[in-house]
Amino acid sequence: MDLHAPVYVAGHRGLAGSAIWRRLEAAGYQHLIGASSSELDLRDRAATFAFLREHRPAVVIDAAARVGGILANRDHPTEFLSDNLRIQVNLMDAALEVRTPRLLFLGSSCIYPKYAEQPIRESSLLTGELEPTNDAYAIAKIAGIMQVQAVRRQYGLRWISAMPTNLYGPNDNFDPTSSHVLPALIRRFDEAHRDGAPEVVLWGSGTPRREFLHVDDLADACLHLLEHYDEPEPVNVGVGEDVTIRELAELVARVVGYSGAISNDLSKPDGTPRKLLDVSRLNALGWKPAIALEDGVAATYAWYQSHREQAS
Ligand SMILES: NC(=O)C1=CN([C@@H]2O[C@H](COP(=O)(O)OP(=O)(O)OC[C@H]3O[C@@H](n4cnc5c(N)ncnc54)[C@H](OP(=O)(O)O)[C@@H]3O)[C@@H](O)[C@H]2O)C=CC1
Ligand SMILES: C[C@H]1O[C@H](OP(=O)(O)OP(=O)(O)OC[C@H]2O[C@@H](n3cnc4c(=O)[nH]c(N)nc43)[C@H](O)[C@@H]2O)[C@@H](O)[C@@H](O)C1=O
Repeated sequence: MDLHAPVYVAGHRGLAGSAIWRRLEAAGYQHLIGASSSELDLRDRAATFAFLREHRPAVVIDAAARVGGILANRDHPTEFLSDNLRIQVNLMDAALEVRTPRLLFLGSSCIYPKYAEQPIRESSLLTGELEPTNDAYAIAKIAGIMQVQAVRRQYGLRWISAMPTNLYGPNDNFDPTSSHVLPALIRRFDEAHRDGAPEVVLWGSGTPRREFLHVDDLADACLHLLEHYDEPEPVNVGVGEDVTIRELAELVARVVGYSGAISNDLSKPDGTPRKLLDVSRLNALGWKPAIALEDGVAATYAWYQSHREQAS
């Protein structure tokens, strides 16, 4: 890709978008374009078209979305469906109008059936029922994949989709109710450690298995895909290994230095029992992650400690 080409990173202040922005800067990209949601609400179709007409990006990376953990998804399906459909349709329709030649759409591993064969291959898409706690969000993401494929087929633009596994890292959402499990546990174990609390409570049974990818690895994979991939099928982005939520909690406790008890709140949902991605397609393109889970959690905890006020 041309280092002087205008590259628009939608959602550049979020967990994934900010890491992608850092990665592009490090690679020498000179013309990065970003706008916060208060500057440009991508649900506003006219404003989105005006922005794309003004900037005419050569590359669009769609890391803008309404995102949240299992409870936020379960309790706000209307917004997760409606906001995400509008954000991605407006952005892609506007990018089509200005004939943006290259676009990367970020989906999510939750697009696959709840009981998909593990590890989950890209070909599992639409082969079974979705996990009910995030079906609305998943349907929006599946529509995004279809829009990328439709534009490729009808207009010949080189647009692609990537399906990341659960992400973590700096600039994550550490809110106790709306966040994903890893930032939630970093915050909860840190508070328990500092308060001398005897117990930390996990949501659910602790038995579900999840795969975690550091967001700097995700950003590297996104650049790699933009440089090396041009097919309609989505590409899974993960590490190919998973842990139970209980094992994750023990890891976070170790990193934080907490030695109290860990218990379970069985009134909270477990969600999908397992969500391990088959990453052979990405590996075959010559990409592998570099950050081991324990190192990534330690680095994220260090970041959290120096950003407690703004992250809380
Ligand atoms: N986090 C995860 O574990 C995973 C994330 N993904 C996907 O990666 C992408 C990025 O997620 P992540 O970085 O975690 O999410 P964040 O919530 O950290 O960031 C989302 C970004 O989207 C922007 N945004 C939200 N609504 C609007 C809007 N109406 N108009 C303009 N911008 C908007 C926000 O802008 P602002 O900050 O200015 O308000 C923010 O920068 C999403 O597509 C998500 O589905 C996929 C798998 C796992
Ligand atoms: C990325 C992905 O993220 C979501 O799916 P999820 O993987 O189920 O997400 P989660 O990180 O919230 O939970 C993982 C597991 O962890 C358990 N858990 C324990 N204790 C806490 C806790 O304190 N907070 C949270 N959030 N979960 C906890 C929790 O009960 C569950 O068993 C969807 O938004 C989906 O749409 C999506 O794309």
